[in-house]
Amino acid sequence: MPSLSVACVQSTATSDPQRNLAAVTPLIRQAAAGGAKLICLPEAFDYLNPSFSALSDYALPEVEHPALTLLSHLAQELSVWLLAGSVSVKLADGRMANRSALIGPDGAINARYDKIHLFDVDLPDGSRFRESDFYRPGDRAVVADGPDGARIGMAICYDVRFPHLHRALAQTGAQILTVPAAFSSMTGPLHWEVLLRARAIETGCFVLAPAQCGDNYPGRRSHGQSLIIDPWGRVLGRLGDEPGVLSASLDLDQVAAFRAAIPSPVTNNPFRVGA
Ligand SMILES: O=C(O)CNC(=O)[C@H](CS)NC(=O)CCC(=O)C(=O)O
Repeated sequence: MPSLSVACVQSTATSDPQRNLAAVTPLIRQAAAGGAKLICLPEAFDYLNPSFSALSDYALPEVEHPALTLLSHLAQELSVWLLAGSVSVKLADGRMANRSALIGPDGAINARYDKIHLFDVDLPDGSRFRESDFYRPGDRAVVADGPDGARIGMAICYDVRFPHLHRALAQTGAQILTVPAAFSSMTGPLHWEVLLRARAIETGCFVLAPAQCGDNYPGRRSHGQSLIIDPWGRVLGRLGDEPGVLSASLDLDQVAAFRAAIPSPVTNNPFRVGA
């Protein structure tokens, strides 16, 4: 199988969506000019705001969403697949979903995934997140068809802490896991890379992890360090703390080769837990 060229865009979302979209557009163009066929953006790349009412006012249904409309046009113009890492979508019941959308070169949303595990935590540095105050959690894991027949398992940010989700994606046929993120700068240094490499190794998948970086709003900083990882857990590339593009070439045959060598991703021995 020929290799698949992919890229991750790293950026800083603020509460100014026009500015955020203007910042990612040249990075998407740069990735496409470099030959990437699948270009992945971070979680909430278009908008971050600590105010529920501001976010709720910004969120729109999929068909009217400015960020999805822009990416749909860019996907067609550049003839690439784009992963809108996530955007806030207004649902029919008035609530919101933190939704990842995979857009094909025809501009259509080929797959959508609503974040299942919402970030409700109290961190030791005093920061408190209650993502479930904002969003309705998803209840469905998604493996989508991507470029060159690649099978893509979709996750978002805090989902990375739930190994069974990724195992289910791998056992449903995923070869690539996408984990767009706005990882916190408190948890990032210890957890981000370790969790992502573990998910790659234990599933035998490639992992694409486009991340937010920098200062989003006063009191919130994102960890950056976008990563592309192979099934052996090898880091194929990484970014630092600044916006940019990370590209890599994936040999998808490595997925089956890894699982043939080390079958743990597809081994399910029944057991009971006892004293
Ligand atoms: O709020 C939005 O609009 C978009 N959502 C996010 O940025 C979410 C919830 S605050 N961030 C994470 O899940 C970080 C997880 C993390 O940092 C960890 O697991 O340690």
